[in-house]
Amino acid sequence: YHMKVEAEAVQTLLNCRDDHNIKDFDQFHFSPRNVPYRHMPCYILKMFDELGFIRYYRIKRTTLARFILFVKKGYRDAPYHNWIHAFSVAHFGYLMIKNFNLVKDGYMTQLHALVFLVSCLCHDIDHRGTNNSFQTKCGTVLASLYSSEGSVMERHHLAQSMCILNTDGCNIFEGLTSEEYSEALDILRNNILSTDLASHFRAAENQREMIDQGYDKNDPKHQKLLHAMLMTCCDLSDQTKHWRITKKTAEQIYDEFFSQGDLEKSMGTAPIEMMDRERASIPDLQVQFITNLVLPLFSNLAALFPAAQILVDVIMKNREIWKMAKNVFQTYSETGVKCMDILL
Ligand SMILES: Cc1nc2ccc(C(=O)N[C@]34C[C@H]5C[C@H](C[C@H](C5)C3)C4)cc2n2c(-c3ccccc3Cl)nnc12
Ligand SMILES: [Mg+2]
Ligand SMILES: [Zn+2]
Repeated sequence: YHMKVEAEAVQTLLNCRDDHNIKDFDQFHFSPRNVPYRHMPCYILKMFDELGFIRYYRIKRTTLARFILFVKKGYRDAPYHNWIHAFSVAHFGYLMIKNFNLVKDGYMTQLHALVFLVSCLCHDIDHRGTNNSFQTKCGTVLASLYSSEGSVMERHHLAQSMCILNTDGCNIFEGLTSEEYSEALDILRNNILSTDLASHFRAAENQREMIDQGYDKNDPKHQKLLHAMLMTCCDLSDQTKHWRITKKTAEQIYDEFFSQGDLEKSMGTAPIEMMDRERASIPDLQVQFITNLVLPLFSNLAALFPAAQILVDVIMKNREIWKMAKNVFQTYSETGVKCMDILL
């Protein structure tokens, strides 16, 4: 099916100015989820502009506007894996490029940074609110296409992104030379595939070693590991925000997980505990997730970029609140009240 984006929507986006003078937009404590939904495409345009990508790669503004609207349209209305998630992931990518001076300090070329921002925006396109193991278990169409290589959903997000780039008037990379173009697609592929958490677990050890050895800006292996690490940081960036955001994100994620669990039960298969609303304890699961994944990841980031230490501090504080919530949940769950509303 062919998604249509009305010409007037493109025009409206082009006419938008950032007169929605949101302050602290370029600070780590800023929460992109507080940007009004209807202003999000405009802020994406602003980020591309501010990072100099439009000038540097002679991107036509109409092409970028149409591309942004096609990507937005490519997201479904899932509880968590929707356009707002894509916007918040892209915003964190923008924050890192800007606040860690990734290009100025030689961690990335301008091209890598452009593709990094595009990867963030596109990394979950057409997500259905179910994960890779669900695709394989239920033999979905996507599984038949990609399960032999693994990272089923991520390969689909990549394919959808390529499809949009190949749509008339949407190819924001058309101004690149042919070698820049093939490098861009190669980085887009690695970046989107690296958002599969299962592959992050495998790479995490190498990322730690890379940082202990000292990051080598000219080592292609180091560059690839860094891109993968930064992509996962963006994907999990809600964990670096105020507790209200972290709590709301957990509600949305477990809304998706539990719906998948219900679906698996109705199909006669038993869901894993994290997806079973009868068995899952969200505070316990979140303390584990933060301890085993989020904290090691952002500690690695802070080892490379000391400015990220404030993010580690916020993550630790949020974990303390989940630990307190564990006790609150325990007391209430005896009385049968088992919902997130108890949490402050
Ligand atoms: C707050 C929070 N909690 C999360 C708790 C759990 C998992 C999760 O997929 N766990 C795993 C645990 C093992 C090894 C692999 C494959 C499967 C088996 C399932 C991962 C993700 C969570 N997550 C994400 C997120 C990031 C990337 C993709 C999808 C999502 Cl949902 N973003 N934020 C959160
Ligand atoms: Mg994903
Ligand atoms: Zn994501």
